[in-house]
Amino acid sequence: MIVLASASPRRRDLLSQLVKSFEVMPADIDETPFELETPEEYVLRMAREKAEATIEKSSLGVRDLIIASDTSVVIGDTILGKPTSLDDAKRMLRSLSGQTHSVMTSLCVCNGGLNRVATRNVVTEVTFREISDLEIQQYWNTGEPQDKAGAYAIQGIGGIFVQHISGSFSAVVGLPLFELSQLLSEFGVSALKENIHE
Ligand SMILES: Cc1cn([C@H]2C[C@H](O)[C@@H](COP(=O)(O)OP(=O)(O)OP(=O)(O)O)O2)c(=O)[nH]c1=O
Repeated sequence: MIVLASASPRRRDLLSQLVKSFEVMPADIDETPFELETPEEYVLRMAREKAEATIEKSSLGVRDLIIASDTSVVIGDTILGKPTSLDDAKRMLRSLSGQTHSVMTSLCVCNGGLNRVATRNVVTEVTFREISDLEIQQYWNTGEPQDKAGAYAIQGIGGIFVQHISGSFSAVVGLPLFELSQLLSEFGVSALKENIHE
């Protein structure tokens, strides 16, 4: 069985582009960064902990394949998770306005015995145009920023702020398709074979 250890509807949609049949089993973990952790260490730890929590909660075994991921927006040395309030979103979007930031999306693919674990961190550079405070308020009112890292969604209305992207669009949305297909093939799963029309 292939298991997606995620509550994200974006990740479910993206994974369904690669594999036909999988179960969704969200993991509930503490997402607080450690004090001296780099953003890369943080996103890789998050993906691994989501995979481990799901294995434990659902008693998955060596024959199961687990996929977990984490997306964080990084500006300078600051990790931006999901905004908890309008003020939080304002702080985030003001810091991204007119600047280039990194979106880090980590992947952890492993079996339920954790004797085979493969991880990847995919970094995408995103440049925003300048955004006014009025636009931030209006954007918040659309309801889109609330459950998104960095308080925006490139695949939604937030796309109007994105002047340039260098890297992986699917990684910014939540699951890097190129890198995930590479990891899956290491575990014997071929996205093309999975999708042969019968
Ligand atoms: C930057 C950006 C993030 N996001 C989303 C992807 C992730 O769902 C979310 C980041 O939060 P995550 O903590 O990575 O994921 P999640 O809590 O939604 O799901 P789970 O931990 O159960 O896997 O932000 C977009 O949809 N579009 C974007 O442009």
